[in-house]
Amino acid sequence: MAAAPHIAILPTPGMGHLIPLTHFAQKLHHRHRISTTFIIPTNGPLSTAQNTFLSALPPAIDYLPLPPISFDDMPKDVKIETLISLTITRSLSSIREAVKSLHETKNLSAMVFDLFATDGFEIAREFNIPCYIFYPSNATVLSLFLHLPKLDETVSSEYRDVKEKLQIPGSIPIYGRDLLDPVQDRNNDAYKWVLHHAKRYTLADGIMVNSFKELEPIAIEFLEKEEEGKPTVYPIGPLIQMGSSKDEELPVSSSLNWLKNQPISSVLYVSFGSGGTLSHKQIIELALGLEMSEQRFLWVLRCPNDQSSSATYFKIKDSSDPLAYYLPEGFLERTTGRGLVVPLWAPQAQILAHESTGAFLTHCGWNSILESVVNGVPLIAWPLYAEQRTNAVMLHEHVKVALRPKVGEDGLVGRVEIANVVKSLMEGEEGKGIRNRMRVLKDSAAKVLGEDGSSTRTLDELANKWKST
Ligand SMILES: O=c1ccn([C@@H]2O[C@H](COP(=O)(O)OP(=O)(O)O[C@H]3O[C@H](CO)[C@@H](O)[C@H](O)[C@H]3O)[C@@H](O)[C@H]2O)c(=O)[nH]1
Repeated sequence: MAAAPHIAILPTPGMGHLIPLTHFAQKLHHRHRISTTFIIPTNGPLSTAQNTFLSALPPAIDYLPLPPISFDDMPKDVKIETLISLTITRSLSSIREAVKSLHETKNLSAMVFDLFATDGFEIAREFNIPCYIFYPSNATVLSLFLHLPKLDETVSSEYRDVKEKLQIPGSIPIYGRDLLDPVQDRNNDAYKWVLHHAKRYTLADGIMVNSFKELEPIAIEFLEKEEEGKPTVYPIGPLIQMGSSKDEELPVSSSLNWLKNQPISSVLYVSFGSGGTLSHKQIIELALGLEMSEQRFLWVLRCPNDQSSSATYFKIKDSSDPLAYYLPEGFLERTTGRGLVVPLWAPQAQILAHESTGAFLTHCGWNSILESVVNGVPLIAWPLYAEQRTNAVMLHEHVKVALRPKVGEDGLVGRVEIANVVKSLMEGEEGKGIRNRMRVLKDSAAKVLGEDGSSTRTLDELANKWKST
């Protein structure tokens, strides 16, 4: 009997990329008995969140942390896309060793690469293993990404200085200033890295994208059209976090305990993903805005980071308790019973699935958006970095499932604006329309994930290809 197929996945260390890749691996195993080894490049020991998450995976999904590489030579203001890309290039020899030994023992049917891990392609090619990219963001941003080499040739200024909206095939019309963060400064290394990867996307045998047609009809239609030089795109979303048997053991379940005593759809969940942080002034405005809104809230709070909102993306190990230091005086006492602030991390997938959760104030990370869509939870869009501004424009102006608070002249979202937007979503007419549109999307998501749904069929097609190699 032929051995069960095995694939290798090369993620980059941040949770926002690791989490959807593990859902992908779980689904492949669940439906097709395809097993997986994650080869994980690192820049230090795995964080508690990474360890907890990875050790909860079933035995068919193995993981192999590689020897850490160093970033000691990096300047303080280095951008995350540069670090992610360097994690791969600096680990190439250990990646090669791992692939070689896995291929000898398991005969790899395919290798799946993180969106910024294309420098590993040559290793897969050396062993004749097909290369796929897992694109953890959406089809609109993937279209922008695929178009970047052309944009780079045709636009000479910074994209943010172009007066008109850019018309990019497959994308919504978009101002340059709303494109992803690393393309905002063409002289920065992060831009060079993103362009480098975008050019290499044509080398892949296929790209899986975590989205579905009903959410992004124009982008998916464009990506599915066959065109020379465009790899086959497989829309397999929404792939989202599934609860694990170990979830209950997590020390953060206090938030779920609190949630179960709140009225149905009454709580605004506030979280900025696995690494997003706010400035201290912004934390104060947000706290006072939540208080003024008089709504219930559950807020995952991190220490302020006034340098860069992406700086904690790699590590969320911060051990100090932010509550005591950074909230306005008396805030916790005044909001007792109506609000709960939890430090650092909360079981988001379960919170969004909980009947007491009525809305989500989010940084617009794509996993967070999909988790909201699957549960029909309406949004307040508060983008911070990466491609989150593009996502916010799409959700607010096109899909119309999010409100978006305005940033004031001082660069802060003020307390009154926050209170108004929160009230409007939780209680107002505008909120009702948004809630209804989210419900429609929730139903579409359930359909594409059903036995005969488009995402299920696309995943089957891919798996059957790998089973036959
Ligand atoms: O307290 C927390 C915070 C986060 N999460 C989970 O962590 C993931 C966070 O993912 P996401 O919402 O996508 O945010 P980031 O971690 O910021 O993701 C990075 O990767 C995404 C996918 O490419 C991009 O869309 C984002 O912009 C980029 O910052 C989600 O599954 C959350 O459920 C928790 O479980 N608990």
